[in-house]
Amino acid sequence: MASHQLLSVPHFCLLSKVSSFHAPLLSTPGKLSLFHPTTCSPLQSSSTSRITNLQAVTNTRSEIESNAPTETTALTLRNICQGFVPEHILHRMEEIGFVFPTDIQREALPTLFTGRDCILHAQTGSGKTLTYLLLILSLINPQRSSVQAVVVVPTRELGMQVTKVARMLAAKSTDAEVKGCTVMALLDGGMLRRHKSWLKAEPPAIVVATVASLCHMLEKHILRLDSVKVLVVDEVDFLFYSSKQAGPVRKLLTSFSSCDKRQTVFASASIPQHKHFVHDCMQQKWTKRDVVHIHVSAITPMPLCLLHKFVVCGKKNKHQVLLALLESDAPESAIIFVGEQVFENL
Ligand SMILES: Nc1ncnc2c1ncn2[C@@H]1O[C@H](COP(=O)(O)OP(=O)(O)OP(=O)(O)O)[C@@H](O)[C@H]1O
Repeated sequence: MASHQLLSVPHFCLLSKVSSFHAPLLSTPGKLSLFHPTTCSPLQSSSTSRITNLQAVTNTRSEIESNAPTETTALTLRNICQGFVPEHILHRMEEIGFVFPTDIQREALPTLFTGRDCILHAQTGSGKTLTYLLLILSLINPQRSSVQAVVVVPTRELGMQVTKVARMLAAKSTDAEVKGCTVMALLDGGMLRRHKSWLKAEPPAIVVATVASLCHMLEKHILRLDSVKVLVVDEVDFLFYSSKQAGPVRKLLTSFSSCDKRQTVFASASIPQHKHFVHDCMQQKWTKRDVVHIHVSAITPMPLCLLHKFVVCGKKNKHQVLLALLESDAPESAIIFVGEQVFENL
């Protein structure tokens, strides 16, 4: 069904990460993050949140219109992160404009700072990336010359976005005493030879990697997991459903499970059969037994100001239909999600 649908995104959507199962378009679904067109802040909606582990179940409900301060959300990101994340990073975070936590940040960060493994399950654009980056930055020792955190992503594009945010937050402080931490983008299609030398000469504190490139470095023993304190698997649903990537990711998780003092974090907008997934993670020892599933779900999954349309068409004429749609909607800008990174002349 999805392969015959076209989605038009005429007004409010800007692309954040092209990687998951949310917007059915052309042959492969894509993913949208929603931003207000002028403020560029993510569009939020009311949400329910649930934090679950198999030992204890806690239900909380938050009804928050946006992440602007209200009586219930006066808590700032600084309040949550103080004592865990270094001051210069908190300062940078605020300079960038990350002042008030989103729902997932408010729910997940206190648990993450206790060292527990977590499954971050919240809609796209909800702020999962910043959540796990703040955890990573709370654990990194910039004085140590070793890889201390690895973020696994399914696509190069997502890897570039995560790297960009990590570098913005982790950059060298203006205070000469405070060393920044380095972030390597180890992504498919990158310059592996250069990365090999870099990894050998001066290992970066954080590596953001696609599965194939990471496995290559691990197999060649250029990168080792022993020094890694936290492993994040972003878009875990996508990785586990990808025939090429699922096997290597499982292998990676199994190797990481033998590392001492590890913390593992999964992030995704959708985790089908999440109870089964949590159970599997514990069974396979990919996570510790007290892993927490933190689910923040939007009551209104899509802001009302967005208009979704779809057109059913055959495989052969999808390009013509797409062109006709673009002509009829005449959007100022548009994003087209495609299945493969092969450029064709429309
Ligand atoms: N606390 C915050 N305050 C303001 N903006 C935020 C905050 N947290 C995240 N953002 C912004 O919201 C946008 C979406 O955040 P992010 O990419 O982290 O979402 P995500 O949940 O990781 O999405 P995805 O499911 O696509 O991975 C980004 O532009 C990010 O800079």
